[in-house]
Amino acid sequence: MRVDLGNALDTVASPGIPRDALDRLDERVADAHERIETGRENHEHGYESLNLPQTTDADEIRTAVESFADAETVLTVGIGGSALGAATLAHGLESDVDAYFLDNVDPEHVSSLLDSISLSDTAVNVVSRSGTTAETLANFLAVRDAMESDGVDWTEQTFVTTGEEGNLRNLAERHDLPALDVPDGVPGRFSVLSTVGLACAAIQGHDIDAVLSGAQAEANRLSGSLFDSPAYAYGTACYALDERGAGINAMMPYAESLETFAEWYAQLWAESLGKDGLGQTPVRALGATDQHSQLQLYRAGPRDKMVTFVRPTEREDCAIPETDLPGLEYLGGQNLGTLLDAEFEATEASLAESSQPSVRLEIDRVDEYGLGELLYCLEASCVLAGELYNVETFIQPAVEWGKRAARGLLGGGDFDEADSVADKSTLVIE
Ligand SMILES: O=P(O)(O)OC[C@H]1O[C@H](O)[C@H](O)[C@@H](O)[C@@H]1O
Repeated sequence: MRVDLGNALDTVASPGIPRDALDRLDERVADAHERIETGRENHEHGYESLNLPQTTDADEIRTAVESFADAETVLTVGIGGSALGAATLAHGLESDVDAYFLDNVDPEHVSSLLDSISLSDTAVNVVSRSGTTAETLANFLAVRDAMESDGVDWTEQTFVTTGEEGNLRNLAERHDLPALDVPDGVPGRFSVLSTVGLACAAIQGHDIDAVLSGAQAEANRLSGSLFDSPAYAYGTACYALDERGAGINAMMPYAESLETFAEWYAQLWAESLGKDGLGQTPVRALGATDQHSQLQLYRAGPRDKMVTFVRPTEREDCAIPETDLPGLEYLGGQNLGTLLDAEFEATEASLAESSQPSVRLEIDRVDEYGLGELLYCLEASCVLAGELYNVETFIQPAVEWGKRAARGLLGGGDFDEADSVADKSTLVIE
């Protein structure tokens, strides 16, 4: 894949990165790369994620799910890093097997989804690294109950993906459910290239070896210089722009199939880098749709943001029929893809013309290989950025705080955090 930083330079944009600042940062990239390589070699927590293209056993995943070969639907029950990677692949790639995700615990949504799918034809994958996440376990109990109500033997159609211990591991052992292990040292938001992200893809019939090959190709390009590594180039550019005031990063893929990828990216960027008063705020956008809702702000609003464009350079196309409708002749006979490309070029130029910074990431196609490249590239970018910010990339104490508070409120234990809920101030106007 390719990264183009041209529209992030200070010759185009404000904030923008001076070319010599990139050269200076390259020395820090060399140090960061050494740190990352040491972490990978020693299988340190988090850094181990960048070894997944080599360590993930695709055969093990295929074997674990082979009893679900006839499933017409795969339902993943998980949240955050235990859902978004699989969802990115499922929504990025076409399959005859439908994929659904239960992450939120909105009761109306859960009930309506469970009413709308044929549970007897559904493989259920319950995913939780910790095995204790309340939303996931509650949703699983709802799914199990719905299956029992429909006379479906849930134990025949459920498998779990989890860590060594926890409620989910106990459940798997008690009911002899097939279980895949979440690899050690891999936080949820970095786990798409493992059992966590790939089991659903395998059930959907996707070529998970190709996903890993694409990722490996990007791994091979990590080097001591940002000028040789798209991943490091992107991570450095985001850091450098943030330092100069672009505290918001709008992820704007130009492919409908990458809409969920932007959600995955938002978790990766926010949870990994949002620490010690630092980090960019990720925003999700979609080209060309959000040209018609957000672009006004991106071009003419405060100079506090950058846009990350992601573009596949090839895609299946769809012809726009010829027309004699007055004024529309220029569209007739073209392709929708040509129109989308023109929209992309115009938006990128529109930002540059008003000196708003953007970075372009390109893959050849939204296919297994291209997604593997893209996902790995952004994970490595994020790890590199974490080194430049000097934050603890692989922890998320602020999220854990909220989890404890919610659990305390529900009577799931004695947690001081729950007391803060009573201390909240209000100013209600009716
Ligand atoms: O996989 P689980 O342990 O269920 O965790 C699911 C999610 O929980 C929390 O919200 C964490 O901040 C996320 O990083 C994690 O992905």
